[in-house]
Amino acid sequence: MPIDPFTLVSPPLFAAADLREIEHRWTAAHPGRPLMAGAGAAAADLACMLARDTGEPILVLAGPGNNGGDALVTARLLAAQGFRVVVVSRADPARLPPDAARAWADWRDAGGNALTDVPAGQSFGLVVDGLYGVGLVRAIEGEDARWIGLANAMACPRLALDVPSGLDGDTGQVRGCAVRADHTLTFLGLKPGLLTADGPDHAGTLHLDALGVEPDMLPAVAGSALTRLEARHRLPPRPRNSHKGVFGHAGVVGGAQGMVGAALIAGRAALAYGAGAVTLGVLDARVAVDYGEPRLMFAPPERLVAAPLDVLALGPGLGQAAQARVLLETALASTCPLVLDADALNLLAGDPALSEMAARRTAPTLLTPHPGEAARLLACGTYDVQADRIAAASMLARRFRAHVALKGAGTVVTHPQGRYAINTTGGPHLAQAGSGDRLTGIVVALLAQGMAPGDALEAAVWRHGSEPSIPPAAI
Ligand SMILES: NC(=O)C1=CN([C@@H]2O[C@H](COP(=O)(O)OP(=O)(O)OC[C@H]3O[C@@H](n4cnc5c(N)ncnc54)[C@H](O)[C@@H]3O)[C@@H](O)[C@H]2O)[C@@H](O)CC1
Ligand SMILES: [K+]
Repeated sequence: MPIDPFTLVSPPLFAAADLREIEHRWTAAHPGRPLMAGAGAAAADLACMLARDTGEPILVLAGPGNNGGDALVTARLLAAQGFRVVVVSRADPARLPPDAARAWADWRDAGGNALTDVPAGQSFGLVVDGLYGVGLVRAIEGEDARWIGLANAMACPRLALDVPSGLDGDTGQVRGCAVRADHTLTFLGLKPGLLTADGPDHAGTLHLDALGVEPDMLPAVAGSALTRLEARHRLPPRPRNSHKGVFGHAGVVGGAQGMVGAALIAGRAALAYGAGAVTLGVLDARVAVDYGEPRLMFAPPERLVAAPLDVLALGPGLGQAAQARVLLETALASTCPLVLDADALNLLAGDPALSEMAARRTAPTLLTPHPGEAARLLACGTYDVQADRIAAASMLARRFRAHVALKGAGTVVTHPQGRYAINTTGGPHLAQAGSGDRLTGIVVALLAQGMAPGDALEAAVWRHGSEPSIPPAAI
């Protein structure tokens, strides 16, 4: 029975290799009970609900692997319920993997056939996409690309089986082109690629069917989806007998001339999320008060980076002048949790000595790069980062022994020990100047109040994404 995976707390994320392991364990424990039968049945149930009520046939695109097998089972069950079904496949039945070959034989025995091209001029009530699943190994091209283009242009809903064809389930990268599904029914468990990079734009509404696989058959995995906050992401209730010192003193350094707002945004967010006190070290010495948030204190940045604080953040509007580099060097020597963002990351990227200092820190370090900053830190291109966001963020976590939030669609939070989470809140409304500064402020607030660094970063990313969005005004 498919469920909404976002109702689960921290559901695990399975890469293609993990899914093969699950299949292997299942087959050993339940010989002769292919998971494909359950997958096709679940897909047919969902397809019944999604198909437009117009009497138009359902188009089923079936590929050369087991994703195509799922599609053929779906087609047979839909036809048995009285739906008109048009199967389109160029797969050679003699070369199908065993379960898919059985699905093909059953479809043929039930009187089904397959067209070798999408019929021109025909409209459909639903497209079932079973071209490629987690077995995608290269870019989609040729006839497959043409079919995907046709499917994407159809007016009816599209239901993708397991993952939208063309989307890499491990990374969320579109390889060549991909089906833009309205719904994706994914099997066994969530895949990381459904949640990050191009995944959310292509998967539509996600449905998950575990196909009855027992939880003890699932391998331990490093990744999980940050669907909801867990107890570890929440601060304990505030004792009534408390004072501002209990909730920490945070320092935020940045705000060079022309970019003062970045530091103010971070500081304001830190107060809003409950830091006991926040002092800004603004590089533009003309600014010594925030009339919109007069609770913010101001201190010379050189003094603030060396002050005894509960948490220090460096970066919002920092700039890359010589003064900023010196401030970063002093900050890296601090013994409190340190959040580095924006130009602090750019300075780090261009300076091997500072990078080495960062990696040797004994106090926690948290990095919040966007893909461009991550690319500079890794000395690669933004495209390379986006091609495998989990790998890039994991490499940064290892290299800097840091907790890292790689921002973007499906922010990836990685930890030095190898664990990672993909955030599921937020949206494109966050793609605006000042958004990252606010995230820095939220992280700072949670750290100031004593939350463990990895949990604070995850909680901040989730909370930032959950804030009410004010959509940009339509022009
Ligand atoms: N692992 C399991 O236990 C289960 C798997 N199931 C289905 O099986 C799928 C995985 O099946 P497969 O491993 O057979 O993989 P796929 O069906 O995703 O595709 C593999 C086939 O496509 C070819 N191929 C890959 N990329 C191509 C490209 N760009 N252009 C042309 N050909 C390409 C491969 O050479 C291979 O023949 C899952 O996504 C899911 O739909 C389900 O039946 C449920 C259970
Ligand atoms: K698919």
